Amino acid sequence: MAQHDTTTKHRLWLYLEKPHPIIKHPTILSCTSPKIANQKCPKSTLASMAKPVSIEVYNPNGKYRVVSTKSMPGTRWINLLIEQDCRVEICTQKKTILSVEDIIALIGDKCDGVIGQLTEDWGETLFAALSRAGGKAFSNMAVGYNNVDVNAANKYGVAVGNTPGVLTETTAELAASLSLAAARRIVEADQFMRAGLYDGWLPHLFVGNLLKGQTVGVIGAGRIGSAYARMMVEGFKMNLIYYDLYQSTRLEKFVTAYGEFLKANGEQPVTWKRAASMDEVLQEADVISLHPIMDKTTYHLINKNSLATMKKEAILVNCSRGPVVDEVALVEHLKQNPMFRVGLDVFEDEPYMKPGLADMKNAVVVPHIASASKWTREGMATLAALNVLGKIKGYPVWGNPNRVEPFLNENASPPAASPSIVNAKALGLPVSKL
Ligand SMILES: NC(=O)C1=CN([C@@H]2O[C@H](COP(=O)(O)OP(=O)(O)OC[C@H]3O[C@@H](n4cnc5c(N)ncnc54)[C@H](O)[C@@H]3O)[C@@H](O)[C@H]2O)C=CC1
Ligand SMILES: O=C(O)C(=O)CO
Repeated sequence: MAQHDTTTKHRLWLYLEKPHPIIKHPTILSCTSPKIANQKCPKSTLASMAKPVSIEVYNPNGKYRVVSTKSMPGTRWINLLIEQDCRVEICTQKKTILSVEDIIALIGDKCDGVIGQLTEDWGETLFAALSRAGGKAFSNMAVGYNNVDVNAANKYGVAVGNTPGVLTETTAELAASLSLAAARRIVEADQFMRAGLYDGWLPHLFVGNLLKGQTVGVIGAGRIGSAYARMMVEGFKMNLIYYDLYQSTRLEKFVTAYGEFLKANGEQPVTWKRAASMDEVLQEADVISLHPIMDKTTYHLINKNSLATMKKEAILVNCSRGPVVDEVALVEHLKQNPMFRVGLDVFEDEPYMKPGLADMKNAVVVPHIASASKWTREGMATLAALNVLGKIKGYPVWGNPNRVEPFLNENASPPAASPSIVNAKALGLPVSKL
């Protein structure tokens, strides 16, 4: 390993001589500072940029500079970018959540596209910085993009990508896991065992809720909400009630067909109902799972009043976004109703929990891991990279963001298109005919 110019803080380049074991293209550089010269930004920003941001570089001679604000699972996404003449820079800073200033430093004075994370604040400041650096594309490595000001991106002509579809089943499976964990008090029972408190089988020990024959309620029956509904209906023979702004015909057909199948086999058929209001779901369902997008119509959708509408022994699951639930009201409700249980993957002030939540035995809490399966996370990285690449290369936008499988086939080249650009219409981008 050769080290150069170590006297200058802003130019500490460490060349790795050995090829990376998994990346096809061998050249990796590590450095602790991006180029920040000639950048026009506020003084306060420059001051906070004084700290170098560490990065890892692949294919340093690539024509297009693509920055990823985090290391992402898998290597396919890096290879796909390198094969299309991109220099890939990955931020290796230890800090979990990068600030706007950190990202401005990463963008530097020449950047064609950025792959970012849902924890980052992609607003006017960052899109202005990206545009100044010649950037045309940003992609969240997430399907939800409530951290992105799409209007600001439109203003600077920057395409905004997201990663639908590849995480649908994985996220629905976690919602189903939380439903079961809450219904059968799995975390409480686990803690009891580990504390050495188990001294024999008892009729009353950790009695929970049977799901079979009960009603599952889904708020937001889009991709993930529908997949979750199918799992709960088919897996546990629950009846379905859902609320969405749109009718979910495919889901209704599925439950109807499954109900007929059960009936033909002499079993009690399952049923479905599309509720006219969210309150109808809250009143009737035994397990309620939240899967809407996060916007101003869904902020505090679950609040003191809506909680009061729910059954005293209901289960509430949230794998959408934290602010969909008024967490202070939820903590109070959990205190007042010990038989009411929740399973939470997301939190209002993520990464923090509201005071009191961590003490509630009737809450199961996990750290925003709903999409965390290996296949999904690698696929999300691939879709995010291809969103950015497609815009850089002038490819059209894929016609159906619900059908992204062709981009995920590791044994074939992906289509020449951006899989999912949320502001394609606003920017007037062409749509693929493939
Ligand atoms: N916890 C996690 O790790 C993950 C969280 N998510 C969250 O889940 C959300 C949904 O993802 P998808 O199912 O792929 O999106 P989607 O767009 O397919 O589904 C969202 C559904 O919410 C409905 N909706 C919108 N406003 C509503 C309202 N006011 N009331 C009721 N329904 C409403 C829409 O009509 C749509 O059917 C994402 O936007 C993201 O925030 C997604 C993946 C992983
Ligand atoms: O994709 C999203 O929206 C997430 O929350 C993480 O997968």
